[in-house]
Amino acid sequence: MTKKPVVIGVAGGTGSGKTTVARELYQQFIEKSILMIEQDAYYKDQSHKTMDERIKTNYDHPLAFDNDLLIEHLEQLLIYQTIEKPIYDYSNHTRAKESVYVKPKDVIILEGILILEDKRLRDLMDIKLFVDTDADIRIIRRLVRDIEERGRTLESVIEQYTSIVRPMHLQFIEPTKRYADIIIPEGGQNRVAIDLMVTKIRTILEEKEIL
Ligand SMILES: Nc1ncnc2c1ncn2[C@@H]1O[C@H](COP(=O)(O)OP(=O)(O)O)[C@@H](O)[C@H]1O
Ligand SMILES: O=c1ccn([C@@H]2O[C@H](COP(=O)(O)O)[C@@H](O)[C@H]2O)c(=O)[nH]1
Repeated sequence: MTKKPVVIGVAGGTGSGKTTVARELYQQFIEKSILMIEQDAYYKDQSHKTMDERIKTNYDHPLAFDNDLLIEHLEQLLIYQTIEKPIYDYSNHTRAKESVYVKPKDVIILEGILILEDKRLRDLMDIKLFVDTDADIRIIRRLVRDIEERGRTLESVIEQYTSIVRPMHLQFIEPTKRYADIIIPEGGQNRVAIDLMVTKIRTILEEKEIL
């Protein structure tokens, strides 16, 4: 049988805790064969746009992502080839000049708001998770994070959330919950769900070592 990496998708709205869940899983297997890909790294390059145009861009619409490149990279990783992953710069709303080489591994964790929206991506995943957290908690988390880590102001986060993030979530992200194999309420603090996933990934890795 030909060996093939396993792809685990971690979807969910902004601030739901999907990065926390993905990192938690990653940390548990850091000594083993696991890597993480963030869909955010595949936001389209916007270096040709002015800062004003970038600020007004809808980053919560499926067309904001370069899924063609993401799929190309996943397909390379699935045949154990190294990829050159883009790095996204949230403060400047565009792709950074630098990129990072990612070596193939047996388990790939793919994390992002709209990974379940694109059928081509869904078809590449073996396990699909959706981190489900109430909108009030998500906006509180996003406010704190975007101000502390992404160079935003209170006003800009509120304006972006009410005009774009919330309606896009309802239109494009929430409906993808139906594609999930497992729905994880409250994300990183859900020890039962994390432990179940760790057990599942361990089994997969053990099987891979036998193959
Ligand atoms: N269970 C939790 N309790 C408190 N804060 C959390 C929890 N999960 C995540 N956070 C914080 O909320 C913010 C958003 O979490 P993150 O995992 O990055 O969400 P997402 O990737 O879905 O946007 C981060 O600053 C993170 O540290
Ligand atoms: O230039 C950008 C790119 C993205 N965003 C926002 O980021 C979130 C997705 O990241 P999470 O870590 O899942 O929260 C998305 O809702 C975009 O609105 C941005 O503001 N600017």
